[in-house]
Amino acid sequence: MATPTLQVALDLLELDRAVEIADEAVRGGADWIEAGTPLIKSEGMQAVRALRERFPGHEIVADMKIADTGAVEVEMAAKSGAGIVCILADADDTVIAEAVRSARKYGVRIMADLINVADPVSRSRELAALGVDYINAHVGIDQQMIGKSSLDLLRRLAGEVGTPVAVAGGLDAETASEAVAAGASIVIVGGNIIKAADVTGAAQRVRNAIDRPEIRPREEESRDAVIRRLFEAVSAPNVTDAMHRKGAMAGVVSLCGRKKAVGPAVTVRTVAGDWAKPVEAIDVAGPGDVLVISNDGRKDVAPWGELATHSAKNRGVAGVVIDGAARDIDDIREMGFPLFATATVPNAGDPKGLGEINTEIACCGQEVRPGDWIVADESGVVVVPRERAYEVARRAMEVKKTEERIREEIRRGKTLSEVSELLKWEKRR
Ligand SMILES: O=C([C@H](O)CO)[C@H](O)[C@H](O)COP(=O)(O)O
Repeated sequence: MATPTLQVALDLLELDRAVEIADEAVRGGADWIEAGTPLIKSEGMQAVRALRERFPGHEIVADMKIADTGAVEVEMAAKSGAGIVCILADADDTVIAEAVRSARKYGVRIMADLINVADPVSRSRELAALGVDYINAHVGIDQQMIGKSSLDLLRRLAGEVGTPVAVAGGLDAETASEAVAAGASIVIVGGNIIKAADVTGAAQRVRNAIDRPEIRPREEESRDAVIRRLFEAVSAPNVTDAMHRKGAMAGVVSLCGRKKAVGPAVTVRTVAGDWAKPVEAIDVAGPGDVLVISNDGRKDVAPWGELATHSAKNRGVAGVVIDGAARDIDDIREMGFPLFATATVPNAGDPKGLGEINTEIACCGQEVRPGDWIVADESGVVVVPRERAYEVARRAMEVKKTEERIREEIRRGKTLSEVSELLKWEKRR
């Protein structure tokens, strides 16, 4: 079998950065360079021209995701220097046929992108009959965030399709090995190369994995375990960024320094500092849960203190968040327990049993339901609706990765404004 091709997907908005990153990826062993769809939308065909000029010895792929006017769009990309042009596999046959005719005329090849195709095997056969040169088993970035896998799609095509198959969608060095073993001729990697601080190193790791595939048995991980692992690896700001700046509680701060709390919420509503329900909730909570207590924001009376913390710690509770005050902060800090509150006060309420456990509550401006995920660190507390927890955790990890490359570019001397091209992207009115 011929050595599989490594294609780096430049899914960026800024052409200068894309060229710099492509340069580093090529040094790491990337063969083909893809002007990604976001880059083409941001910079137009100039992106393809610039890559053609900078990398005369490399194949340039234009990820146009063509949906209509197949001939014209292929012509544009071909005349700008692309050798391969990507079309949506779901486009009408008339579009595919026109794209293929145009490709033959201009001496380029067509790659059909299976993103969102209902029956990928039959469609791949039809595409082959229409003259498409490559099939791309692609799971898009938004689809990846809800757990769809490009390897699963690739495996469905194995042995069914005669056309060379590419694979794209969230691949890294480990999954690139599996992709080659599953029959991919072209391995397309975006985020896991272009977002790395060391792009060359990241490309090299994928290159090695492709050239010497090594399959390690993977341990099955439950969804909740993935959510916890990802939330523990990111920050509360990464999480709000992933939620379009939503979910942050207002006015609540960490009282125990750099302690982080991650876990599903056990909610408590109490009244006037009554500490019965908060303390009973410790027995309701399982290890790894976070107690979220609403005391209606009252700062004059505390429903939580050192003895409750001691008990919660024994039970393995991951942290406590209070819309209101806590006390015994010096002792709690010494215990190293993650406690977040809006105030401190020495005064406790009486245990009368007012309030409820595990009902929907309002806490520091956010609605919290039992089982919603809490991510709390020194920046504050974020609540993630339970049905979106997996997706938000995946997106938060992407936010973190994107920042790694930006941080590296600032370290090399660019300003943040330059890296993000702030002036260009100011909202026009
Ligand atoms: O085609 C892509 C996506 O639709 C954005 O345009 C990506 O290039 C492709 O998914 C590869 O990128 P990663 O999934 O980040 O590896």
